[in-house]
Amino acid sequence: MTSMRLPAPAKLNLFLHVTGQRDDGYHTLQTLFQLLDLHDTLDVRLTQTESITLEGPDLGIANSENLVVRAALKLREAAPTASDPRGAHITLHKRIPAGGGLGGGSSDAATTLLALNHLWQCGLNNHELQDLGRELGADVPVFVAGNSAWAEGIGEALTPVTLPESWYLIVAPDCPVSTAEIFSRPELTRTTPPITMATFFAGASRNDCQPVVQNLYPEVDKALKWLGNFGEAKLTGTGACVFARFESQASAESAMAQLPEGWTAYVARGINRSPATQQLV
Ligand SMILES: C[C@](O)(CO)[C@H](O)COP(=O)(O)OP(=O)(O)OC[C@H]1O[C@@H](n2ccc(N)nc2=O)[C@H](O)[C@@H]1O
Ligand SMILES: Nc1ncnc2c1ncn2[C@@H]1O[C@H](COP(=O)(O)OP(=O)(O)OP(=O)(O)O)[C@@H](O)[C@H]1O
Repeated sequence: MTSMRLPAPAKLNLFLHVTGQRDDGYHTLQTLFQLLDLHDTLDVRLTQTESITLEGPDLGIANSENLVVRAALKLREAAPTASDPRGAHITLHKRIPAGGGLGGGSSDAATTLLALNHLWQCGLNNHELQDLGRELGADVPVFVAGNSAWAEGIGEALTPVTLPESWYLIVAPDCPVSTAEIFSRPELTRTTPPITMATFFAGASRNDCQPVVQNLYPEVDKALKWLGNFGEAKLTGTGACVFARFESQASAESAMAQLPEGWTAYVARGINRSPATQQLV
């Protein structure tokens, strides 16, 4: 096989509690990752050169900083035994808004690792790929593992879960939020006591980043208030996207039909298994 097309799904953090901070500055957290059918798509083609090239929309960063290229280089460095030359041309079709808390960049990185491990015949197992992914970002391992999951540690200690496949309306305010900035704010609550999964399912949870982001970004505050008319509205990750759960596609779409002019929103279904890892079994 010399080429493949794979999806890179988005995620929601159904809740996010910051439970502490490690000596290296990273925060320990508890979260529930819900994978979504909203996805980017990657076309990955082998080339008989040493170069890794990327074609896609302008994200305001150099290609060398794109997580797709960084993931490809990291895999090539980690698996030196595979046959050479290991070049690739990757076309990224972006649909997930960048910097939105939907994990798009992390998922693109994970899909790149999965696709090139296969095409280059590196032979790394899923756990080894998750370890590589963690070095690219705290959110990469869940996409490599390919299951909706309960997460602890810095987001990498994963327990797969099966969640009801609900529908979500996601509003994407036009203000990318920097994860590093939110985690550096002094007013962030960092001492939420750990909860059990049963407590979460009983309804006791929140996103500790939400009050911080809501104060800094009036657009996020507005979106939360508007979505709150339809159900419980929450921030995903460190934002900027906010979401509410719906029982059916029709009810989510009917809420979206009332979206204020100029706003961007998506209707997406929660899924338990990643279509990327499923395609590779
Ligand atoms: C908030 C979440 O979106 C929840 O899913 C993730 O934990 C963020 O994961 P991510 O975007 O992959 O984040 P990274 O690229 O690893 O980290 C960006 C920056 O956020 C801060 N960061 C991130 C994750 C974490 N558990 N603690 C942190 O303090 C660190 O300053 C880090 O330098
Ligand atoms: N392939 C990519 N797609 C999107 N952003 C990328 C990509 N590669 C690098 N980035 C950079 O990473 C930043 C965060 O992107 P991403 O879309 O993963 O944010 P996010 O949805 O907030 O993620 P998370 O929930 O993991 O914090 C962007 O602002 C962008 O500069």
